[in-house]
Amino acid sequence: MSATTLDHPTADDARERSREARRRSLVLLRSLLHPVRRPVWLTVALVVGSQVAAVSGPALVAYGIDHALPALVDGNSTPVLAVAATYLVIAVLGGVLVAATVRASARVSQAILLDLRRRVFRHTQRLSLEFHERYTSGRIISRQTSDLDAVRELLDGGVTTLAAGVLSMVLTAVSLAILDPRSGLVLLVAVVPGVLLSRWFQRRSRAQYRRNRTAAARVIVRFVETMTGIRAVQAFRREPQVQAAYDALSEQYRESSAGSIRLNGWFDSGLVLIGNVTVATVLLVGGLRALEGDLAVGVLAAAVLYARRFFSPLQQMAMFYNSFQSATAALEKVADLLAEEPSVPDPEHPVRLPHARGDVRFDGVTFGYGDGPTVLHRLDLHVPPGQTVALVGATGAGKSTVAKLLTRFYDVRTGAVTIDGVDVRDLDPVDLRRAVVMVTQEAYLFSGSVAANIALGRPGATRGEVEAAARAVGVHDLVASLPDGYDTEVDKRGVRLSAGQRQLVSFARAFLADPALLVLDEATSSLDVPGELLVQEGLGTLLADRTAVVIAHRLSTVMGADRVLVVEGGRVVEDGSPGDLVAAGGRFAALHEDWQRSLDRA
Ligand SMILES: Nc1ncnc2c1ncn2[C@@H]1O[C@H](COP(=O)(O)OP(=O)(O)OP(=O)(O)O)[C@@H](O)[C@H]1O
Repeated sequence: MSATTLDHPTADDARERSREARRRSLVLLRSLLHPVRRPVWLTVALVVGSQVAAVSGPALVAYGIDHALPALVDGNSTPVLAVAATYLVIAVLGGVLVAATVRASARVSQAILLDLRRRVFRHTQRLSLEFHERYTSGRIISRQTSDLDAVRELLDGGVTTLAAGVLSMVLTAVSLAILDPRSGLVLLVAVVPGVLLSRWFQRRSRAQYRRNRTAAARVIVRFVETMTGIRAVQAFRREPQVQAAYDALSEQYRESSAGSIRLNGWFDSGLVLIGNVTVATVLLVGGLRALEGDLAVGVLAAAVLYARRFFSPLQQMAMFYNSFQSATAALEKVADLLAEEPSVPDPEHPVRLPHARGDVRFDGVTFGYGDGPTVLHRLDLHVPPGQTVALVGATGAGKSTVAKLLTRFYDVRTGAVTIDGVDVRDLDPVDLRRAVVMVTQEAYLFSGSVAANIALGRPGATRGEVEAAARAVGVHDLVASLPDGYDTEVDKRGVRLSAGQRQLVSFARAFLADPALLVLDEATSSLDVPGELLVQEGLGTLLADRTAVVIAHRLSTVMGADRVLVVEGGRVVEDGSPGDLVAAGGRFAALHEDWQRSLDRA
């Protein structure tokens, strides 16, 4: 995919969609908060407690100056000691409450993140193949990494900082208004430019952050795409172009990040200015009144302290406002992913089929990918149990599509695919997976031992069963010759098996699974002759005694099949035993002749 398919609303209904996205992310947030609601309330209580403790400091100072100090001058030291002791206790209590807040909020945030991370994985894994072919791996990686990171950043202190900041401002303003309403009035006036500046920053920051995130996502997507397609990049010597494109995207990202740093700089300077002017005004107005004996000095000192306190959280809040922005955007994207429904839904009333025989039918099947053109046109097909059918035909004819419908990676548009008379859409998913096994061309091996890879076919299989399966398809000697035999690791750090060897391991896996219907996409890669023979023999064992549909790429496989279907433009144009079709002199006969000739030449 190209970077232009990033999640941008571009249509007219963008506003409606963003409202919907916000609603979805709120629902998600609620469902994430629900299990941790008690620690959340505890955190709220702790934040309130610590802010009340903090705001009582200046009031104590006022009392100390105006009442305790005069008393001390008069020889009574008790009030001074009492004020000092109270100040100390409140300061210690405030510190303890802050520490407890950090602990409680960390517990909440970690629990939420764990929940979210698991949900994203579980859900992405559950989504149908259709989704995975549409949603690029780069985007999924972004959801699972940078988006979850953005949410983490906010949860790890961001939320409490925002809440504590708002609370601190409210409590400070209220305390000042109670202590000295006129100074409170000065603060109220100062709030106006503060609000204007914040609104300006909010608007600019939102747009800026969106640019930042898009730029960051483009860099990640380009990186993942390049590395995923590194073979093609190197084979076609595309490195300079790819590097140039990546450099340009990185430069855009740098520029956009610099933009947000500049914006923050303006905002911070503006805030400091407003804060200082406010303190100066409170001091000036209060000082004049104090001179006239209209205001106690202690109250003036407290008013100045409150005025200083008032604007100080704004700076930090602005910093977290940015992560708040990115976290809400990230949460919307994650919620969007979690709202994706599998296009191949599990049946509501699953039909059990524990012992399938492998009787397969396509009844008037019409199919196309998504809203795309029709790929299969009213296909009717009956494969009786035990038959081996070879699908042949030109590239793009629809052979893999037939295979994907059999395994129910996709659902038909009209008609039905049935196994033993049961529509695959109604079949219990567990029974379907047991009854139908697909062996793909690439023969994917997971990191782990050879034995574990074969045992995937039947979880819980004993080592003896794994070995028996390996022997059956003729891969035992090969596995036994590996450094650690069946325990040899086959991931990137372990032994690298060749394509043919991987194919054989995947045959053993399928043999162990022992499905009623085997769907096999035969590897196109040509193997050396001994390897070829081994694979042919393995294949023979694997196909025996079960229904098999093979997308055949080798003449030997086709000629060994019970029946050949020639697919062309999504239709079966020839159907018969290989011998009959050769004799009939149609398309298959021509194909057979070409094949034979290329083999003779080899
Ligand atoms: N995921 C997909 N999304 C959209 N169209 C697809 C998708 N996969 C295949 N098609 C289209 O469906 C048609 C049939 O493709 P299919 O893969 O079934 O052909 P095939 O006969 O298996 O070809 P090959 O031998 O090259 O594997 C082609 O026109 C192809 O472009």
